[in-house]
Amino acid sequence: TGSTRPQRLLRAVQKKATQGDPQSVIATIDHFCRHSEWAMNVGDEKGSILDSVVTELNPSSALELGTYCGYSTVRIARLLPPGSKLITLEFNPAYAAVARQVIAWAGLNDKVQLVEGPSGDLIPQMKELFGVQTFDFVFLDHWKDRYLPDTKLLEECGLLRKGTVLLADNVICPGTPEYLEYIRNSSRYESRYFKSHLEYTKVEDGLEKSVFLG
Ligand SMILES: O=C(NC/C=C/[C@H]1OC[C@H](O)[C@@H]1O)c1cc([N+](=O)[O-])cc(O)c1O
Ligand SMILES: [Mg+2]
Repeated sequence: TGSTRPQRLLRAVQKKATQGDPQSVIATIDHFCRHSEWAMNVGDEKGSILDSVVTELNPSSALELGTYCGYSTVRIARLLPPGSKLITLEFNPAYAAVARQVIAWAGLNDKVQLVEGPSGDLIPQMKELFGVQTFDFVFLDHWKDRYLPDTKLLEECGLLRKGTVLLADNVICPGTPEYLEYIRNSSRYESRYFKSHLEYTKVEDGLEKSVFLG
């Protein structure tokens, strides 16, 4: 039994990226995905949009749904101010194991808490388990049919506040039609679509940025 793609991605990071240097971890993963093996990281083009949203918001508490190999975890955490925290949820133990090592290589362990398990079970436990009041920022990048139920769960659990920003990956490809329908028609959100491309390809994709109005 050989290695998996996430394991090969991790090996590239440990071989080529500088420890403690998030930018070199990001560049190494992007190079690996462009020149060796495509992988479902948000990528450099959509990643720049993610960076600008995070930088503008400067969140103290952030949530990521769908860690995968930790690429967007590193992108977000490297921009967070001291004392802030990014909680990232990953269902797949093999992905989580790789992501922990990518995050550690980037030197971002003090800003990131990776939690393994189904988002639908973990979201209602955020307050009691992690002392979270509300999130300033949420990045949705997990199973596309979980975006809508998990958004409704975040509302019901009182984890969103007036001004919380939700940023959703893949709203065109693979697509999240039910989520887009809900969020764009809800009077409780102000949404904007950022047109881009599916990571490392010329296929159209984009990010939907939605501000919760309370
Ligand atoms: O399924 C995608 N993401 C959800 C990942 C789902 C799996 O990883 C996290 C979760 O535990 C599950 O095992 C995805 C798929 C494509 N794609 O082109 O197929 C592109 C992307 O950016 C994506 O986030
Ligand atoms: Mg994605």
